[in-house]
Amino acid sequence: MARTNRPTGAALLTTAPAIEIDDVSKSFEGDRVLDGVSLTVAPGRTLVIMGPSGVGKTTLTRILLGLETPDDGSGDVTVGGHVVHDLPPAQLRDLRRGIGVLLGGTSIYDSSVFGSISAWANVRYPLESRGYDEAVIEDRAWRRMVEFDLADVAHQLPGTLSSGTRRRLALAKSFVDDPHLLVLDDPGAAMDVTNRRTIVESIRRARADVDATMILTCHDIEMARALGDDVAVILAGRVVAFGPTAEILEGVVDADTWDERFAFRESFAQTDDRSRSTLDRVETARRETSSWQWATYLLLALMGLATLIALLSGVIDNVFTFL
Ligand SMILES: Nc1ncnc2c1ncn2[C@@H]1O[C@H](COP(=O)(O)OP(=O)(O)OP(=O)(O)O)[C@@H](O)[C@H]1O
Repeated sequence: MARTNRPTGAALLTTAPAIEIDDVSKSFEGDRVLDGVSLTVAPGRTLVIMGPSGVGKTTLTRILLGLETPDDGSGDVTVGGHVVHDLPPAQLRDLRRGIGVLLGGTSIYDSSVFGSISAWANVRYPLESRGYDEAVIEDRAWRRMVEFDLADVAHQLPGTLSSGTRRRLALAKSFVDDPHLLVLDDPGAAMDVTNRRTIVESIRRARADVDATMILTCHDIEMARALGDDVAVILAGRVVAFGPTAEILEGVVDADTWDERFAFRESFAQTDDRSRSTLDRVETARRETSSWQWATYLLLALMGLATLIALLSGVIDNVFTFL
């Protein structure tokens, strides 16, 4: 959808941008949290970043937003051709205007949830602060209120809402200015299954009418499948799997199958590149073994079927002979 009637600030993002994260490392007080992370997202696609708590997912999203800088001498993060940490402050602000953000369960920048004003006033706020016409504010803000199921609580203060509804309020604000990049950090955090499903549905609805690239972190396999075009798995600060969602999450349905598929990679992720190529060989062998197993099962099933048909035709012949 084309951006219209934007009254303030230069729009650095005028369409869904490509994202390139190239060999990015980040350390805090000598501890390396991200270790040579490289990922790419094509314009308009959704990348879901998964991994257990503390592996650096939030840190990566904060680098993407220019809230943290990569370590000296490590790589770059590029959004729509702009190297984020090289942008002067005014341009970084312009870039952020085109980004819808949910960090740590609430939005930041000019779209954070304010406790002292109603849900409706909260959703209107980013548009008001940017000086849009009243008709545009009403139209866009109400559309997001409906998409995120907030119409019934429009006049309530955020503090009186359930945590699931507050999360949807924060998300509605992230989407309200039709962003070209969405960075949503763990939108399902601390939510039960029902709330997570409602959140997924709302994001899907809102996502359908923005021309945006989306990066989303989560722990939830169902959410990743529902929203992700691609999935990256981070363990110990390294990307250990990256590709189309169906391929990366093939056969993963719960914590056990997750562990079976990815947990063994953690020890490799903590070691060197030689081990990582071993890791890839192990994974390829695992897949090939799995294909051979299926081929063997199919052959046995066909042989069983052929034997059954032979037996049955023998029985039928005997019946005809008897008659
Ligand atoms: N500003 C900071 N100063 C020091 N350590 C930090 C800082 N920010 C993050 N860390 C550390 O970096 C590590 C990765 O944190 P991060 O929040 O990126 O993980 P995560 O994968 O997003 O976890 P979760 O899934 O629980 O949100 C943690 O050990 C955290 O304590």
